[in-house]
Amino acid sequence: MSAHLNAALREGDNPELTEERRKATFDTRKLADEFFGSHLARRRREIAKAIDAIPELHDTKPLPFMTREEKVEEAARKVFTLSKHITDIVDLSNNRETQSLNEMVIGIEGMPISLHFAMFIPALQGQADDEQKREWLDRAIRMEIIGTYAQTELGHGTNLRMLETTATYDKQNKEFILNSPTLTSLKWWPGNMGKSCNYAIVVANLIIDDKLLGPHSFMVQLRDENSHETMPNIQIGDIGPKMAYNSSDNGFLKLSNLRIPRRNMLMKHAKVQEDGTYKKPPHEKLAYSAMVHVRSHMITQHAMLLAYALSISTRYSCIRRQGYIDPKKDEVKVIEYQTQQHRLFPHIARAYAFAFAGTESIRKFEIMKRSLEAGNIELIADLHALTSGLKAVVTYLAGQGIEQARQACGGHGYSMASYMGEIYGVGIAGCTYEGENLVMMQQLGRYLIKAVKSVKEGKKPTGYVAYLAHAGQRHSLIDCRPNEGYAEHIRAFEHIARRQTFRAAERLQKYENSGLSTEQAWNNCTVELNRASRLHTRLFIACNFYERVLDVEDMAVREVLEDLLHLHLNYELIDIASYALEAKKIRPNAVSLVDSWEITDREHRSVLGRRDGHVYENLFKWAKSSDLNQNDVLPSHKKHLLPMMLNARKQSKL
Ligand SMILES: CCCCCCCCCCCCCCCCCC(=O)SCCNC(=O)CCNC(=O)[C@H](O)C(C)(C)COP(=O)(O)OP(=O)(O)OC[C@H]1O[C@@H](n2cnc3c(N)ncnc32)[C@H](O)[C@@H]1OP(=O)(O)O
Ligand SMILES: Cc1cc2nc3c(=O)[nH]c(=O)nc-3n(C[C@H](O)[C@H](O)[C@H](O)COP(=O)(O)OP(=O)(O)OC[C@H]3O[C@@H](n4cnc5c(N)ncnc54)[C@H](O)[C@@H]3O)c2cc1C
Repeated sequence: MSAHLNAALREGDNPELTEERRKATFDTRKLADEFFGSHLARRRREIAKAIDAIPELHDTKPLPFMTREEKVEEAARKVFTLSKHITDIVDLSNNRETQSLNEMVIGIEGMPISLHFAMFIPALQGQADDEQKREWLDRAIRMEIIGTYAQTELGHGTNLRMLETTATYDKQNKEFILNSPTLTSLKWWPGNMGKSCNYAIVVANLIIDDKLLGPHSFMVQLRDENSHETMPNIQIGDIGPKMAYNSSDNGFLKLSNLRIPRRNMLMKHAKVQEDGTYKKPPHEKLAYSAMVHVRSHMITQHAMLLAYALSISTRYSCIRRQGYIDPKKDEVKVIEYQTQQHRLFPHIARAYAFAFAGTESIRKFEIMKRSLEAGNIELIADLHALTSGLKAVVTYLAGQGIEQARQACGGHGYSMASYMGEIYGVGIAGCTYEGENLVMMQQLGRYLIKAVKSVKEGKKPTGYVAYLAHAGQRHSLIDCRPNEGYAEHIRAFEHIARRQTFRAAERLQKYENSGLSTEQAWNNCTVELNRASRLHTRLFIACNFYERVLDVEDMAVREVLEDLLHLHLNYELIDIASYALEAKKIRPNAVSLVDSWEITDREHRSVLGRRDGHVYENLFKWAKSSDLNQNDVLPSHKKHLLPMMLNARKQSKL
């Protein structure tokens, strides 16, 4: 490719990176258009330019040098500043544009309105009736109020049926009385609930006439709208520092006989009439809609976190020279080592595969939402199964990829100058929030078992599980050569996933036949079932990648994506590092593949991943700006260690 086509080339960059960029076989802007979608890719460039021009939106100092209080304040300052500019920069109705702006300005460590946009507004959109939307949704969108989603408790996060917070209907006064009756019933974890929010959608077990009717959503005012002081009958606070996300004030909440009007229960689906008559929702799990919304968006978010980590480590691997391949020549860039390529390239392929899967899960969510608005509940189960599997597989594999990317940077990867620690901490949180991964795998497992049952009854399941009805391959996969073409790879993939799903189903049947209860039999099979769910999801990701590549029109971009697809399918199938052949093909494009993610330095917040490659001089600057370097001798040293040493010296002279 002629150099002028590579949009990442700039004067004054580290020549090591310029050399890499000159090797690109494709136009990085065109690949960015595929990765993000051309509209979002263009908007991200425009957003980055707009931010460059507004200094108040820039970091005041690197986030790792800030205390927790400073981080919380910095995020609040930026949210406030953004509120003055946001409508000039993004289309607020476009989630992905808004999310990109947040990531570039505020970063990934959390901010006071994360949950407001990620769950509070979606829960109102999905569960409030029209009158309630007029009352709260419009105010929420205008940011007159800030809300969160308060579901998890100190004692229960996964098992929602056992939530202990109660909402008891009082017919006389037409009110609900909300209570946290035990220590374990305290709401615990909700993002931004500790200090920032003044409203929350609280999930509580509904009780009418002593009858327990399961978890429902209630609008609760937490703080006074003028003074921001905590409302009566409420105790609220921050839960303390976490592994990451420390710009966010995750909170606790205790409710003591708090009375709220009947109309504060969100009543689009389930309803409680004045006389206490309860009307069931058309689908029992519609109350879980905000969770499905976040799960469907988490896939692109985690593809992006993986992309952050890999672009840092790939660029740095082309700057770092260490050791020899030919002792007569210079030290090589560490990217030249086969082990380094095997460590990084399969994850680069996954980042692309996950981004495409994430775009698909958002598209499916939008289709389900529209069909639900038209009164059709049929797509809910499919979407729940798909997003449960994707959420679990992608967060886990992204975490693994980020950790490999960190290790690929050696010692400097462990310094917060690389920012890898925060990216990892934020990435792995996704394994836990929105449903613990192994639990979500089981939700997909239920769906797969149902599909197997229908195949056994002679029916033909459609959609993502259609392959379960195909005839199995007779011969062993040892005979199946993966380089016979992608269709063959996909068939091999289907074969493995189908075999595992049937194996788990048969095992379950065996336990059930042996007289065990359904629950006990299920528990005995969950390891097998989760394996099936994992394979099914990885199959979906691979098929989606394959189909997506077939759609690419630009031949140079298509060719490099095919190289990645080839690597992905082989890596996933054989579950070992890539073949030398794929590694050799990817190597010349490695930097350009990560440049195509068009992550700005401001967004990266990483010294190691700088676009210009001037790593070492900036590492030194970074070290000099450490708070600990502001005094030659630390006050704490004078207080403790110096007297200790002086004392020891005195003792030895005696
Ligand atoms: C600026 C723009 C922003 C845009 C968004 C950006 C997003 C990016 C991320 C931003 C940062 C986010 C920060 C972090 C936020 C974290 C928030 C939380 O964690 S919040 C807290 C998150 N907390 C959690 O995630 C808790 C996890 N726990 C749960 O979700 C549930 O308890 C459960 C699913 C495990 C079981 O539920 P249980 O009621 O015991 O049900 P059973 O097992 O008995 O199954 C019975 C039947 O129901 C079916 N079904 C179930 N669910 C659904 C569904 N959703 N639907 C449909 N169906 C469903 C199931 O398949 C089965 O069907 P069948 O086989 O009978 O036909
Ligand atoms: C960063 C972060 C942000 C969060 N934000 C929010 C928020 O805004 N609002 C909110 O309401 N909550 C929030 N949460 C809470 C989060 O949703 C829960 O922590 C999560 O759903 C997991 O539930 P748990 O903590 O009860 O885990 P547990 O269920 O206690 O998990 C512990 C272990 O038990 C296993 N396990 C549990 N049940 C089963 C089962 N049935 N079968 C097999 N194994 C099982 C799990 O696999 C896991 O290994 C947040 C959490 C984090 C980390």
